[in-house]
Amino acid sequence: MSAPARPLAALVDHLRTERRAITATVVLVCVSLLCLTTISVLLAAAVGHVAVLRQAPPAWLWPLLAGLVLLRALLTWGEMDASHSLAFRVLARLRVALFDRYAVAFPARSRENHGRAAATAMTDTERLEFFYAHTVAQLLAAVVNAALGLTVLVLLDAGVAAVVAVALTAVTATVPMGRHRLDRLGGEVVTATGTLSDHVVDVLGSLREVLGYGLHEPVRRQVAQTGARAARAAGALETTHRLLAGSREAIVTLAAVGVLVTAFAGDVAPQHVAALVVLALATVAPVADAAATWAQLPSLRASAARVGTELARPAVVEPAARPAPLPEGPLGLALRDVGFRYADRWVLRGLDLEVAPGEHVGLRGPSGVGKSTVVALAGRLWDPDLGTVELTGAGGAVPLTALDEADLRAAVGVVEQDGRLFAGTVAEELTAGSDASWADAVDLLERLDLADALGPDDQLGEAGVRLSGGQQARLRLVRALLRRPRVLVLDEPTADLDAAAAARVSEVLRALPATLLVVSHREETLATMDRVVTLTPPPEAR
Ligand SMILES: Nc1ncnc2c1ncn2[C@@H]1O[C@H](COP(=O)(O)OP(=O)(O)OP(=O)(O)O)[C@@H](O)[C@H]1O
Repeated sequence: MSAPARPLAALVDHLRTERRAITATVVLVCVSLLCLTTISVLLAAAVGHVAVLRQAPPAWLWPLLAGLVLLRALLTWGEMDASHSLAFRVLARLRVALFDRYAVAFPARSRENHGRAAATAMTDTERLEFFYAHTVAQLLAAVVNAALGLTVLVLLDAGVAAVVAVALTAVTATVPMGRHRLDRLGGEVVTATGTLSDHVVDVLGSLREVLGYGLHEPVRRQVAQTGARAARAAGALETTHRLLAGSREAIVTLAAVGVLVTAFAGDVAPQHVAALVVLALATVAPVADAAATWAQLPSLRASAARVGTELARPAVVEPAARPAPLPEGPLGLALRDVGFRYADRWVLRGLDLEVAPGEHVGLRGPSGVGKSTVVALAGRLWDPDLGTVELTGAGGAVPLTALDEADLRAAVGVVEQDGRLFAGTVAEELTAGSDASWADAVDLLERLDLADALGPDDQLGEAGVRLSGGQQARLRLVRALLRRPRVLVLDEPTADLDAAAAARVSEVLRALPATLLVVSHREETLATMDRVVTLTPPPEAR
């Protein structure tokens, strides 16, 4: 996975639908800034008139100023409204794009750390939302305002225009200053924050272990160290920004003094000097602000690169280009000459395993031999490196790789051993995304001895934490059964259950008309199968 060369521009592709809104905010901010500049200059001109000529300014000035102030208020309101709703949509679009990608790309064999992905989805997208909704408009408005301000100054007084041009050049020259340092520190902040997020997600996910094993101190030390690293990088970045901001303010102040001196030395009428100084300041100051914003770009680029890298994650399994139809009637499952490796280590090699339509097959084997891997392959959570996994039927066999994703998910149900429940109610858990109703669930819950313990509105807590391990296992099974899969693949469905609950699960499974492949270490569970296959390590791993 590599980041695109121009990460901020590359993300615009994902914001195609927001281009109009981005353009609208740019126009609003430009007109609003020009309005503010005009108001400031007119007021300064009025002050000059009163102070030097001791005369009231012309009467037409007041309605003009009142109109401009009203226009500016409306523009500011419109700009706030447009940019905030744009920010909200940009955030939503980037997060939806990321979660869409994670859904097909994250169940990776390498089991990466989720903290970094969470940091990208939450923190980086927030930074980018600000960039597209506020920063782009501010940068462009400063440029337009400076171009117009300088043009007016050239027409009014060449000497003053020259001073302002020098100031604009000096302010712009601060942009590349410290660029490498800012790039490096911006990258460090993003990496350190990501690592901190990794740790925090890990710790929050294993709080019981932290308590149970008395690990507070080492965990606290580790989180504090990572936090300190992130804070050090952020502090150094902030100091560099402040130094640069200080030098830009000095340039703006010198420009004001330069304009004052040039105006008095030239033939500018004294009543116009204040207006000239204000126009010069109004021309240079927004560019100085824009230069400060520009200096934030390295960390924004680092965020955009991370989001871009995540969005470019290859899908774990590629969708079929031209999906084949599912075979009619009962379906069987076949692994033919399958080989599979995690990184460099082959776990399965030359594996042939066939479950006939309607057959119930048990799969046993020593721990670590690859049974859960077979389950993942049967549900196409990933593809084998060698051989094929197929669904078989009366009309022939279709490889899983040739099937439409939705057809495959509807036909094959998989319950992994460490599968998770979602936070929410029991009814939501069982009926979300399926056409099953609560009434359908009740019968299964009764047969699995869960009906008394679980009501439809009971909250499960994060990952089902409010249920016992055995209740969670049975609820995962009910969730899969309610989708009425034609092939059901279960990994250790009775491992967390006592003998009575395991017997109830076996009863439900025995009555199931579907094709069944059940991984289990439990002899009572295997005994209810039509046939039991023993998985052995591949020759070179023995
Ligand atoms: N994501 C992974 N990355 C690297 N190696 C893995 C990964 N998942 C499993 N393995 C390795 O692959 C082998 C097979 O694992 P698998 O979980 O399929 O075994 P299993 O037969 O289901 O074991 P158990 O009966 O203990 O659940 C093991 O040696 C395991 O260490």
